Amino acid sequence: MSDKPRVFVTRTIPKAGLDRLREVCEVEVWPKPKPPRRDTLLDKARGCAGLVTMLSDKVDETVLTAAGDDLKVVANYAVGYNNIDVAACREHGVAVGNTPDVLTDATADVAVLLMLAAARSFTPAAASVRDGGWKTWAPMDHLGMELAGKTVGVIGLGRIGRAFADRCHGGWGMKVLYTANSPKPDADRDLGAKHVELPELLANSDFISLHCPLTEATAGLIDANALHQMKTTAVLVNTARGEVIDQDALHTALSGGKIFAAGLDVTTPEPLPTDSPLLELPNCVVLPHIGSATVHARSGMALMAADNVLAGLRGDPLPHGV
Ligand SMILES: NC(=O)c1ccc[n+]([C@@H]2O[C@H](COP(=O)([O-])OP(=O)(O)OC[C@H]3O[C@@H](n4cnc5c(N)ncnc54)[C@H](O)[C@@H]3O)[C@@H](O)[C@H]2O)c1
Ligand SMILES: O=C(O)[C@H](O)CO
Repeated sequence: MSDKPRVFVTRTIPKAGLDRLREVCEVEVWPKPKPPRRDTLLDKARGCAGLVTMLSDKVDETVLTAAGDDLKVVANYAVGYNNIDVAACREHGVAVGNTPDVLTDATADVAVLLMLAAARSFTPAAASVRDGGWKTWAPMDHLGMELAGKTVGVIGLGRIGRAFADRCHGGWGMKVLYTANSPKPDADRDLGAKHVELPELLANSDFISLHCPLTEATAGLIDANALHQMKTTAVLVNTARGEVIDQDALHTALSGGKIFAAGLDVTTPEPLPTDSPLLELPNCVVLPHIGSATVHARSGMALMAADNVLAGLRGDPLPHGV
């Protein structure tokens, strides 16, 4: 048996990251398209020095206990780390890493994609071409919302929120309102952005995009009350985490015309069941969590996760630690 440290990677990730790990570690990669089941994860974690986990893997006290004392580092293959009990990791002396920055542009692009798709009724319009619903150029069909000069509200003006705001301001001259844990003077200076309280953002934004992490404070942040405060012409975009929105309340708002449309890259659960009532709505665009799904971003994430593991095994501070 090899005396190299063992690392379990819970899905196939780009080769560059795996190659980097294999120089130093004995690496086992879960080969299937679906995540390992919970009992499999517990089994595979046993005796590992490092884990590379996905957002679909819950890393908690049970996993840490199953892994045992050899475990030094958990490298999440994502920037969001709400799937990891960081406090429990700290108690076990396990370092936690994530993959910031490299996926910022890719994810901000998907937020723009969803904003446009939802605003311009992309889903029913494109479907009508395929299903024969398109009979002639129609003066009153598929009327949407324009972006130029409108107000966009960014909930969570961090790395991705800022990149999204840059696109909105630079591309369409949109006015930017935002909420964040603290004001961002550079955004105020460069974009004329305004730090506001949530009710002001909800009431005054034509487009609202979610870029906050999933935490106790943000779970269910966009509930019936928040949706009620939005303009009836508002377009809501979520590339953060599904749990930030109360999906039943969103369905009620979309089907009752309380807001104009929504574009979701993230849902609860994932995958969204194909019989979800949200998928019956013409004014709801849903993507399968593809924010970071570019070759560049995913390769960079793989290298960052590998670097996090290798640093953790050496006992060094992680280059991308949380
Ligand atoms: N759809 C995807 O594929 C995809 C890809 C990458 C990231 N994400 C999600 O996007 C999130 C943001 O990523 P990031 O790199 O920009 O993170 P970040 O830490 O740079 O930014 C998050 C921002 O949210 C703010 N925030 C925290 N709590 C808040 C609250 N209660 N109200 C308002 N703002 C709050 C923080 O102050 C921070 O500015 C991740 O946590 C992840 O969940 C999704
Ligand atoms: O948090 C993240 O990084 C995304 O959800 C997946 O890339």
